Amino acid sequence: MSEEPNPPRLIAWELTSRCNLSCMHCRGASTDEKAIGELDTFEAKTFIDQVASFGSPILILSGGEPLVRPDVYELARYGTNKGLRVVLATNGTLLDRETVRKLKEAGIKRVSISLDGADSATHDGFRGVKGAFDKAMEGIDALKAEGMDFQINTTITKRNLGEIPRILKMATSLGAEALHIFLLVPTGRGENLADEEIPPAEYERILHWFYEQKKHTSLELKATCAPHYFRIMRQCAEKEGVEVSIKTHGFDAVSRGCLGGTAFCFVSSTGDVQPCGYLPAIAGNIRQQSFGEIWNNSTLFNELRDFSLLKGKCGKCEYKNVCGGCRARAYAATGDYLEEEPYCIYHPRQK
Ligand code: HEM
Ligand SMILES: C[C@H]1O[C@@H](n2cnc3c(N)ncnc32)[C@H](O)[C@@H]1O
Ligand code: MET
Ligand code: SF4
Repeated sequence: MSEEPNPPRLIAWELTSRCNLSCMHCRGASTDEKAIGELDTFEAKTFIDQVASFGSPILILSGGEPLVRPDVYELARYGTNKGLRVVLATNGTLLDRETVRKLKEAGIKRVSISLDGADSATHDGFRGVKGAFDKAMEGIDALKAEGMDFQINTTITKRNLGEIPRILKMATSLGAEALHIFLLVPTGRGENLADEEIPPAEYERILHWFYEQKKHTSLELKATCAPHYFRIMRQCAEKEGVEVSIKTHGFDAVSRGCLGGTAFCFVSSTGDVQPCGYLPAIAGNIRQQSFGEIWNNSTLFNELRDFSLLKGKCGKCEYKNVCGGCRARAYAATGDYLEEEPYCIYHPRQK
C-alpha cells in the first residue's frame, strides 16, 4: 500500500460566498445575495472537528467576505478551542474596534487585509467601490488600536505593478507583520481578466525584486500563486554562491511553489474541497466524505502530489520539484491542470 500523505499545513475556508464588495478580479461569485447551500453552523463545526482530528493546520477563514457571516466569531472560537491556529482574511471594510475585540476574544491570531493599490484611486478602481481604500485603512487602524497582528495581501496586475514598492513601504510603516503578494489568476468572476495579467517577463522582474527586498526588511514577504519564485530564489542564490538553507532563506528553503493538494487546500462555502480557490477542480465534498478521507484518497490530490505527471515545459523542468507551475493558471489557459504554467519565461535545460 502507498504511504499516507502528510496532512495539510494550511486550509483556506470560504465561510460564505457572499460579499459586500464585488471586485472585478474575484475568483468567487461574491455578490450580496444569500448564498445557496452554504454549510450551516452545525455542519461548519463538524468540518472543524474533522480537520482537528486529522491534523493541526492554520485555518484561514476566508470568503467571500467572512465578516458578513454572523457566526464567524462562534466558528473561530470553536476552531481555537480545538487547538487550531485560526486566522481571518478580510477586505477590511467591515472592521471596527468592537469587531476586532470580538475576533480577539474568539482567538483569531492574525488578520489579513487586502490592499490592491497604494492609494484610493488604484485600490477603489480595482475593488469597484469608492471609499473601499479609506474603509480598509480604518480597519487597519482598528486592528492596531486593539493590538491584533495583521498582514497585507496584494493581488498584482498590470494596474498596480508600479505601486508594489509603495505598498511595501506602506505595509512597513503601518506596522504589518507581513506582505503576501498574489499574482492574478483569471478565474471565477476574474475569468476575462487575462489582459490584466502581467506578462511573463514582468513576473520575472517583480519576483527578482521581491527576492532582493527580503534582504532589507524584517517584514515577512511571501509570494503566493507565484511558484516561479522558488526557481528564481535558487537561481539568485547560485549566482551569489550561497547555498539555500533555512539559515539563509528561512521557511522558503523547505517550501515549494504550488502547495495545492500537497500542503494546502481550499474548502468552498458548500463544502467542496479544492486544491486552491483559483482552481475549480473538486477533490470531494465534506457532506459526502470526511475531510481526511478526501485529503488522503482523492485522485485529484494524488495526481497533484506526483510531479512526474506534469506536462509540457513544467514536466521537463529541473525545477519542477520546487516550482511546479501554477496549476490554476494552467487550467484556466488549457482546461488541464497538469499542463505547463503559461506565464513562465524559463527554458528547461532538457529540450
Ligand atoms: C504562515 C504561513 C503561510 C503560508 C505558507 C501560506 C500559504 C498560502 C498558500 C499556499 C495559499 C494558496 C494559494 C495557492 O494555492 O498557491 C495561500 C492563500 C491564502 N493565504 Fe496564506 N499562507 C500563510 C499564512 C497566511 C496567513 C497568516 C493569512 C491570513 C491572516 C493568509 C491568508 C491567505 C489568504 C487570504 C489566501 C487566499 C485564500 C483564498 O483563496 O481565499 N495566509 N496561502
Ligand atoms: C484572498 C485574496 O485573494 C485575492 N484574489 C481574489 N481573486 C483572485 C484572483 N482571481 N487571482 C488572484 N488573487 C485573487 C483577493 O484579492 C484577496 O486578497
Ligand atoms: N474578501 C476577502 C478579501 O478580499 C477574502 C476573500 S477574497 C477572495 O480579502
Ligand atoms: S476579492 Fe474578496 S472583497 Fe473582493 S469581491 Fe472577492 S470576496 Fe469580496
